[in-house]
Amino acid sequence: MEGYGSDMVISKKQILDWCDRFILVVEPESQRNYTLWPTQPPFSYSRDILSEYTVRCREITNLFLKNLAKLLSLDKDYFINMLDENAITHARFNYCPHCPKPDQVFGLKPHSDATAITIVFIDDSVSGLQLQKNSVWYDVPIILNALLVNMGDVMEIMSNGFFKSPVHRVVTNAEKERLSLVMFYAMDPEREIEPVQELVDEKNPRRYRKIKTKDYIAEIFKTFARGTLAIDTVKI
Ligand SMILES: O=C(O)CCC(=O)C(=O)O
Ligand SMILES: [Fe+2]
Repeated sequence: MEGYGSDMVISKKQILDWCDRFILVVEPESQRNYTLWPTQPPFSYSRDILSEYTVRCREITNLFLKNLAKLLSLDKDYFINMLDENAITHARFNYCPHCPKPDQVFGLKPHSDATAITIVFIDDSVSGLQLQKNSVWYDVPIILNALLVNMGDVMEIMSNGFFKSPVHRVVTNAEKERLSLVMFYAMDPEREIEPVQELVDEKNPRRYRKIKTKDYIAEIFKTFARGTLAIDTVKI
């Protein structure tokens, strides 16, 4: 799914998120649809900037994937190889206008990402992103020029629960609008997500069932709209 949009509607009862999105496939390069890439100001040189940003973020992702594999005593390229040449990276621009009723609607409902890794370039003037830990919500601080690297459900499943994919949300703001740019690193849609064999034994039984990436992504859209978590649908 690419282009401009907003929250997906699956029921009339749903409270829609207060957020517009613009989504582009940035990797693999062969799957870019340049007709959707803006050409007008303020995006007049957006192609070059977004292309360079994609290359730089890929370096960060690979660095993380390498070190996460090492932490699990796997071959250092284990996760890098999982995100092969058919792995899909989406760039998503989130725009939350200022909201007259911030206590009644989210910028983004609570969710965890269906990705292996997510890199968020957070608005440097408005907070709003919050992480949940032990049922308490914590503000993610604004750190100038910092990127937030988040682990997604794929990493939780493949590590058989060793890593956790944090539940997070974005709250709205009565006075200010907010922008973020999010890079979503997912696997080849045809590839299966499942706990790494080496991490499963009698002491650590398999905690998640196998699911195809494209089916998991379909699941995340459904559960997101319902306000539930996709990862709960694959827990054993
Ligand atoms: O806007 C943010 O800070 C986070 C966005 C996010 O969680 C998402 O797009 O999945
Ligand atoms: Fe997210």
